[in-house]
Amino acid sequence: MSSVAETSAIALFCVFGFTISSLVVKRYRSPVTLPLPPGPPPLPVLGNALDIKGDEPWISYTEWGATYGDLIYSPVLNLDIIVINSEDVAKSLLEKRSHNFSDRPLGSVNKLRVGLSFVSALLGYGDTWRMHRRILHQAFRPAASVTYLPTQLRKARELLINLHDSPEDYEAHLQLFTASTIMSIVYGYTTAPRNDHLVNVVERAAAVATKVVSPARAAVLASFPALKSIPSWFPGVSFQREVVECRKYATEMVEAPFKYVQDKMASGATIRSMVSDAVKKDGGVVDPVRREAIKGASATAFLAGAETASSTLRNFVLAMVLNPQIQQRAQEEIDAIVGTDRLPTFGDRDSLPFVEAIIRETLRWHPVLPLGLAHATTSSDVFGGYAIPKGATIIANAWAMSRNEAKYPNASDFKPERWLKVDGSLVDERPDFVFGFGRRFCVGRHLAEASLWSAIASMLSIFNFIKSEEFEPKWTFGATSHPISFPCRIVPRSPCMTLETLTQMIQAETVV
Ligand code: HEM
Repeated sequence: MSSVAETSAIALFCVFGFTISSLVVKRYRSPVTLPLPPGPPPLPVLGNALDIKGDEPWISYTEWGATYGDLIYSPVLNLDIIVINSEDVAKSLLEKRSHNFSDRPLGSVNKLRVGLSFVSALLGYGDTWRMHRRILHQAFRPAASVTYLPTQLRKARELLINLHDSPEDYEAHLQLFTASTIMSIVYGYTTAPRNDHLVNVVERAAAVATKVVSPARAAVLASFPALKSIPSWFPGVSFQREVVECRKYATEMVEAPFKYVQDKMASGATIRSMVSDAVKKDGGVVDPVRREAIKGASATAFLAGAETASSTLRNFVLAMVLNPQIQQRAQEEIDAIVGTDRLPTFGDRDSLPFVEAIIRETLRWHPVLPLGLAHATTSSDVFGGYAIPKGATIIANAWAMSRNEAKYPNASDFKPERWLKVDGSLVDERPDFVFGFGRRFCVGRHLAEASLWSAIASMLSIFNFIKSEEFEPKWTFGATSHPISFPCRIVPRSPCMTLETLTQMIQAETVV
């Protein structure tokens, strides 16, 4: 059942099950004297829940922007939701007033005890989050991120071998590339080429977790905590079952890889990882609170980093299939700088501006988190003459920002040249809005961009991505948005590039 259909089913149940008098939308009982930001007229009880288009709320919010502007009030059930449709307003609030706009609205999910209280990205704005953030910053700040470049390049080469071996499985290969890169960096763990036990554990947990904490669920559960007690057989409510499943997988996801690192360290192995670095920083003796924070932050790095990066790579493949002339221009750039006797390395990165522009455009073209991750206010506030309530859910609509025609003319077209000056060098601006805003800005951004570069530059140098039949591109609408499978052939650019030749070329590499 889609999340919106599910929301509606649950909401209808609520309408019949609760006393209407206790369910008046906050718009009508808000004690603030200033008006709330404009927005579509809400229904009593449901607010705008039924006005939101299908499973793509970002599209509705973007369309509403034409009528109501860059700051929209759109309550769902009894949640105050404020949608921000422009980068300028997002910066004014989430960055300049970050002391007030850095909380998360998902406290209700944690109260459900689904086992996700370890997730740094969901933690409220407080001391526990600060401790997680410090651990993550230490591991993924620019100076630390460069130490992972050899791992990222090695994983990109494994991706090439896998793509050559079974191109039809490219989606699985992209997923393995991002999952195994993160597992290696975070836990020093080397994944098996297929069916890796630890990758399966964390991927299964991630899949259930993203379902359980979907924004639709959060809105319904925050409004009607009594829903927690609805039996799992009630039509449309599979929630209880998923909660039990989520708790089990989440515990395994946090504990199993951490134990792997502990065992390795105890055996005297010297494999470097984010976790072993964090443990060693304390001289090996970690107090229990920090130990839980290290476990949580490392599991979060996987949850936040694997799916986002593989979804971005799927968008890249789609963009190449739809735009062969762009693919060819990038390959000509690589051939001119790198040649055809070796593969691109990070040393070539600054000399390949068009490849860099492709990465920026891939991130902008279809943001994989179209609504980012919601923030929340800790106190009431006022902006542009409008009241912003305390505890409001704040959504920075990355989709609307990516569709800003004034900044990105013909915004739905894939045009890497937007990021280039007339002389072919890169403009200073980047599509930073896809990584969020303020104090909650994506902590893995440098790592993510380097992973994308290693995979994209390597793939472009060896393969052509070819449309094998006509199709209408479509995207999924889950925790992340990525292209639904499409017909595509992946073939080596040169007939001489056999699997054996490619393997020899990779084995001969000395500099990464
Ligand atoms: C293309 C890849 C990625 C995209 C598009 C992306 C995007 C985002 C966005 C939109 C947020 C929410 C920011 C906000 O609340 O304003 C976020 C948060 C976060 N990201 Fe990323 N991300 C990516 C890759 C990664 C990677 C590789 C890692 C891990 C190393 C990572 C770790 C995190 C963490 C831990 C947070 C939570 C930060 C906090 O709540 O303080 N992300 N990311």
